[in-house]
Parts: sequence; C-alpha cells; structure tokens
Amino acid sequence: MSDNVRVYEIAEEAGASSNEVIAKAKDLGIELKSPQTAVSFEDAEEITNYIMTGKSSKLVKKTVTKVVKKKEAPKKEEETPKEEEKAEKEVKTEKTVETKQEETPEKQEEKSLEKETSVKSVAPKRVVPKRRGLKIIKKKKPREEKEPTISNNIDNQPKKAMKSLSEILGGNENSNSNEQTKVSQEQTAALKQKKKEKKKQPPKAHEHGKVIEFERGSENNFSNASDESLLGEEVVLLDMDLADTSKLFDEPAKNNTKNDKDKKQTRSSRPAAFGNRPQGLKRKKRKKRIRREVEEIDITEVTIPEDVRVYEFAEACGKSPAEVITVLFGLGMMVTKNDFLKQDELEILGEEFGIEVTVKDALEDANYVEDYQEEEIDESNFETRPPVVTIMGHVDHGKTSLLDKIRSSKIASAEAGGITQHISAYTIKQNNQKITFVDTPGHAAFSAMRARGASVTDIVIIVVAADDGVKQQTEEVISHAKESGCPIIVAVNKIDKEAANMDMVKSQMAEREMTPVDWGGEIEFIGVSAKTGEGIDDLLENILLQSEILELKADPNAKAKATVVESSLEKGRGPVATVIVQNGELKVGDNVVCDTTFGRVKAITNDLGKPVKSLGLSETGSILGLNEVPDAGTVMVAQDSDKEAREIATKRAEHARAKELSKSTKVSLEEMSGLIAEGKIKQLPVIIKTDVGGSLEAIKGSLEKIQNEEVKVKVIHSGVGGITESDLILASASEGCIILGFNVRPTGSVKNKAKADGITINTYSIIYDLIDDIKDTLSGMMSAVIREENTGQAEVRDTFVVPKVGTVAGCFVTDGKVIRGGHARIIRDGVVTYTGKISSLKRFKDDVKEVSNGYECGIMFDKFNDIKVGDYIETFIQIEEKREIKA
Ligand SMILES: Nc1nc2c(ncn2[C@@H]2O[C@H](COP(=O)(O)OP(=O)(O)OP(=O)(O)O)[C@@H](O)[C@H]2O)c(=O)[nH]1
Repeated sequence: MSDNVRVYEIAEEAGASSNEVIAKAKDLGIELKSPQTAVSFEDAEEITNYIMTGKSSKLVKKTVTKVVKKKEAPKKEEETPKEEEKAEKEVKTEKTVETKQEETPEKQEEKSLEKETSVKSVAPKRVVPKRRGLKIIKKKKPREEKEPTISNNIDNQPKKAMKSLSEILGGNENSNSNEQTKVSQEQTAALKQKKKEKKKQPPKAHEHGKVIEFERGSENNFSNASDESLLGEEVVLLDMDLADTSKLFDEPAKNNTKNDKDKKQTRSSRPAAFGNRPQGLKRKKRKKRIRREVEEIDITEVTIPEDVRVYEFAEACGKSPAEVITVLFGLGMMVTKNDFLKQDELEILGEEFGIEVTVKDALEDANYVEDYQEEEIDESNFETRPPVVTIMGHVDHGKTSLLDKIRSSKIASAEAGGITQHISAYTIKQNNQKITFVDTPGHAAFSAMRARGASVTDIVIIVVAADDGVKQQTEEVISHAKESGCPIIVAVNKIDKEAANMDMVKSQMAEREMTPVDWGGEIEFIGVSAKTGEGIDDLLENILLQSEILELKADPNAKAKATVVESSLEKGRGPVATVIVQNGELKVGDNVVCDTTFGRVKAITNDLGKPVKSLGLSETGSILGLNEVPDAGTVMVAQDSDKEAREIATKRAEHARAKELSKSTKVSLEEMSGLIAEGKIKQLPVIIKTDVGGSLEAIKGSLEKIQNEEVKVKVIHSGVGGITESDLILASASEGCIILGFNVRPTGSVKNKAKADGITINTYSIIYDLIDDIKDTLSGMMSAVIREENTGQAEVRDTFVVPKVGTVAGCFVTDGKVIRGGHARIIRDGVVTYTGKISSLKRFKDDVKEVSNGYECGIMFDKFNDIKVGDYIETFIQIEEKREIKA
C-alpha cells in the first residue's frame, strides 16, 4: 500500500468531480477529507472502479442499503441527474424538447432508476469520461450509442448505425426478431404519416424531438440497433434517407416485385409529400400505356390529302388527336381536331413524329382545270385567236365612253350613278379581225375583280385622261397590269379637251416606269377621244399589232374552256354566266363544270343579246343552264357527261364547304389570346346580296379592305339574288347583323318580316354609298380615343397644412394655365408620383377657375396631401375623339 494517489487524481481518472470521489469513497467506507487527500493505490483503484462501474467488493451491503434509501428518499437522486444534465449539456446542446421533458421530477426519477440499472448491467470495459451525461437521456442504449460518437474511437460503430437506419427505413432486412420488424414497420408508417401531414415543411427542432420520441417508443428496436439516431441531425438524415430511398425505388420498381408493397407506399407518399396528388401518377401511367400502343404501330410514312383534318392526320399516323394538337399548341397554333392542317404544319408534324408525310391533292380527282390543260392541248389544231383586251383606268377617265365609242354602243348612259358597275365583255371587228374587250369598273373596290380580269386578258389598256393625268387608281391599275405580265397600251383619253396635256401624262407615267416608246421606252401611248373618236383606229391597230407579236393561238376543236367574267341570277332565267371562251368551242348542250357549279348549257346569248348555238375562240356571251351562280373569275370546262360534271362539282362544293367551316374554327393561339385578353374585338356581321356576281366580289373585297385591328366586317353570308326570308333567319341568328342589298330590294313579305324582327336592311344602287355607310358604321363602333392636352405647369414653392382640410400647395404657374377641376399630375424629381384632379384652386382667398402663367395660386388635390416643395404640377384636359376608319 502506498499513499501516492490523491483524490483529484482519482476524479480525473474517473471523469468525476473530487466531491463525487469523496462521496463514493465514503460509500466504500473510505473517509476522504479534501481533493488533496492521498489514498492508497488499491483504494484509489477500488474507488475508480466503483465510480466507473458501480461495483465494488467493499460495497455489497452498502449498495443494497443505498437502493432502499433511494426509494425512500428520491430527492437525493435528483442531485445526480442534475449533475448529469450539466454533463449532457456539455456534450449536446441541441436537445431541447426531450431534455426538458426529462427534467420533470417523475421522469428524472425514472431515469435515475434506469441509470442505476444501466450502471449495474453495462460492463465497465471502456473508460470514457463524461459518459454519465449520456445516461441521463432516458435509455441505456442511446447512451451507449453516443459513446462512440463522442469518443470517435470505435470504427465499427458507425457502420452498425447505418445498418440500423436502413432497417428502420427499408423494411428491416437485417432485423433479427419479428418484433423488431413490426416496430420498424410501424415507425416507417408513422414517419410517412408525419410526412403526409407536413408535406413540404422542413423538419423543425421540435419535430426531431417527436421523431425521437417515436423511436424511443420502440425500445426493442433499439436494443439491437445502434443508436446514433438519437441525435437530432440524424433524425433529419433519416428523413432524407426515406425520401432518397423512395426516389431510388422509383425507377427499378418495374423489375422488382419483392417489395412492391413497400414501394407502392413510398411512391404514393412521395407526391403527397411534395404537394402533388397521387392521381398524377396514375395519369402518367395511362399516358405511357397509350404511347406503347402507338409505338407498336410504328408508322414511318403516310400519304394524305392536301386538306387533311387534325383527326384524320392523327389517324393516318397512328397518333391520338391530342398528340397532334399538343405539338401544334407548342407552335402557337390553337386547333381543334376538326381543323385542316396547312402544308407547313404537316411538315413539322411529320418531323416531330418521325413520319414521312406525302401530301396528295385533295381535289386530285376533281381538278378539272389541270386535267384539261394536260389532256386537251393539241398544238396541231392551233389557230390564231382574237386578243382579249381589258380596259382599266381611274374613275371617270372615260373607259366606258371609249368602249362605247369603239362599239358604237350606249352602255354608259344605262348605268346608275354614271359608274360602270359590272364587268362586261364584248367583241368587235377591226379590219375583219376580232378583238374582245373587257370593261372593268373604275372604282377601287373592284381591284380584286380586275386582277381576275387580267388573268384572261392578253393586252391591257390603261386609260388616262389627258386633262387629269395619273391618279390613285391609275397607279393601282399600273400595278395590276404589270403583275399580269400582259403587254400594256396607254390610251390617253380626252385629247379633244383644251386642258389635254399629253406630255404631262407621259412624264407622269414615265415616273412610274411606264416610259413611252418615243421617249425610249416600250409602252405605246395613243392619244384618243371617246367623244370625237379621234385616235381610236390607231388604238385598235396597235392592239392588233401587239396581238400579232403575242402569237395568240388556241385549238377550236378542243373541248370548251371559258372564263366566267360575270355572273348573276336572273328572274325566269336562273343563274347566268358571262364567259369568254379561251379554248375550243362552247356549244349549247355541253355539260360543263364551273368550280362548284355544273350544268348543261341550255342557251347562249352573244354580246349583242342574240341567241347563238355556240361561242368560238375569244368570243363572249352569256350562258344559261348552271345549277347555281358561279363565282366571277372561275373557269368553265366542258365535260364528257352530265355525271362527270356533277361529280366534280359536288366534290369541289363539299370540299369548299368543309374548308369554310374549318376556317371559322381555326384561330392561332396569338389571335385567340388577343381576342380573349382584349374582349373588345368588334365585328359588324353582314349579309350581302347583289344582283350580279361581279358586284358581290367587289363589295366583299372592299369591305375586307376597310377593316382594321379593332373593328371589322364579318360577312356571314353573301350571294347573288334577292333578299329572302332565309337571309332574315340567318341575320336574326347573329347579333347586330345587317343585310346589305346592292341593286336588290326586299319584297313585301320579306320587308314586313324584317321590320317585325327588327332586322336592318340597307339597299344601295351606288357602291360608294354602300362603302361609305359601312365606314361610318365601323367608325361608330370604334372606341373613342382619349387625347390629352396639357394646359399648364406650376411649381410648388410652399405647402400649408389646413386642419381638417388637407395640404395646400402654394404654387407659381410657370407655363400655360392651371384649371380648377382639371386633371393634374404631380411630378417629383421627374417622376409622376400622383395623377388626380385639382379639387380647389385659389388666388389669395378667392376661388378661381384658372390661374395663368406668372401668377401665384393655392392648389389642393382630391384626397391627396403628400405635396412637397419643389414638386411640379402639370395640368391637362382629356379630349375624347371619335376615330374614323380609313380605307
Ligand atoms: N371631252 C371628253 N369627255 C369624255 C371623254 N371620254 C369620256 N368623257 C366624259 O367623261 C365622263 C366619264 O366617262 P366614263 O366613260 O363614264 O368614265 P369611266 O372611266 O368609264 O367611269 P366609271 O365607269 O365611273 O369608272 C363622262 O361624262 C364622259 O362623257 C373624251 O374623250 N372627251
């Protein structure tokens, strides 16, 4: 025995305080007075062992006594937990909720007992300072787990901990007992439940506590599992692991059936945790199924008609209409499954789906014009044909008068308003050579018709009045003539007039790249007078000369091909079409097709109004026998049989109808969103009825022209013929619809019904009036423009707060004048800070209406008092202006 160990050294060795050592030593019957007291080495070892393990050979009897004592006097026990708690705080400060719960006397008592038990049961192999701090945390096992964490000297421990984590999460693969498995499943379920409840919220400190609590509840689980899960951070890791695990399980789920149940749970809980509905997954699955089915078809190329609808295309490609619509939606096209697809859309869709799309003409079997051109051309039968000449020019420059003079006819006087209302064609003879003239109306609204006229035209004559020169419509005519590619002759009319100035016309035309031949250009300028007839022969000679150069030829024996230049519905005669024969000979009895119309030619009237049996090359006349009124500009071709003609026309009519319907439903995304967003797109629905097809085309064309982005005319129906009851029905179905009649008037019953139904019918005999009326209507529909006009500016030089009234700005008017009741904006440092109305304007104490530049005034605003010195007040008035539509 040697007295060479002091109390404080024992304390150090045992990781306890000197007082504890003294107390423990006392238990062993060793009296120690102070930390400096020395004990024998054996005693020191005994004390250390006792402190570390709670066991001592010297203690047996005393320990029993102590336990009894503890039960009798638990207060003494409290001292130890408190000390232990201190130790725990040193080790871990994060534990909040749990630790606090443990501080309740009851729990402390339990813990003390647990601690006692643990002291007895745990083998004292390792000497780890402050281990007792961990003992405080309710259970032995967690305490033991913390040892390696703190000491960091047991390599195997973390691995064990990892295993236990996966046991908890993944279904207890490594659990040894069924009980543990059960507990672990409960834990998983409870964790998932909690996740569902909390969804996206990150785990909070108190939640960690809860998780721990739950884990504590499953003591059995922890008896084998290692124990780092007690740490708050580790609980977080558990959560993350769970999420990760579920993620990992997501993909290989297909191949692995063993843990299907668990995986399903994980999958379904995951979207919920992220705030999504589990149904989303179901939908996804369904989609996938569809795709698989589609893929099985594996279509690599399709041949489709030119005009194919979305659903038809989808069907052909083995896709669903939704897939096609989705692709187009991505391109900004809002289509329905019944809409037609454009060529470029088809190309994109083909690329998108990896399908080679071959487009065939939808009207392949009904493309009678192409078929005719391919089949009927036989150059060996070619003969020179008369030229077709179109006369165009500015209004009142004398087109009709000129043609009248040429044909010694009086057409002009028969026209309403002195305007040529419809295209007419006539054939004359000059030196025994035929020339066919087409008269086009002089109004700009007929531009479209003129363009069509030019397509049957061989030579264009532009009429320019020698006294008036080039006008707006002359310029338009030049464009159309150039576009047609036809040779042009300029007829400078009214040369009989004093004011006639040929050179002026020439120079004006030269400026527009219409240089006269005598000025080194290519255009013939012929001075004519429709009044005196001067120069007319010269003009006709020139036409024939041009015609010769053109070498116009056609086959008189071919099946007839003609172009409709005018059409109308005549009472007692039915649809009437004025045509110019371009090839072959059009005979009475021919079965003809004319786009969507067909029929057998019943009768032909030539340009002189005489019935004829046939029309030869370039001749013109009116034919009867069509089932409907054909559109002006369409091509008429004779067919072998009535059946053939009917079939072609019916097919084309169906196609046209379907396309028209599709047009109404097709709207780009941009347009659609624009319409929805603005909600102010205004349309004037109209029904147009005219006496002849030419006027109809012209009116429609000009109405389309005068629309703008805000208001437009929507032609819901148009046709040749009188206004009927069915027009009224159609009009009443569309809100605000008006019926426009040109050279047609409603009959008694229709008129009465329109009056009763409150439907407006406007009739006109002059196109100008009709268009002007519509312009006025549209202008009225346009929202007024509010224009601002600045009236003045004032500088705030002082401010006065008037109790119960507000702040008065003492101002100096620096520009214009300030008006009471006017609008004003307050500009502070160049930025508008307020816009409102001036509620009070004073000069000294008097209310005034306005204060001019150079004067001081007091200004108050309506419900605004934040005025500061240095602010500028800009006053303005708002002027509402009605917008006018420009055509
Ligand atoms: N002095 C004179 N007057 C002419 C001549 N040609 C036409 N006019 C007159 O000019 C006016 C217009 O003639 P139109 O033949 O109606 O003119 P347009 O170009 O056919 O007119 P629209 O049919 O309205 O497009 C008429 O009053 C004619 O009498 C001419 O050579 N000399």
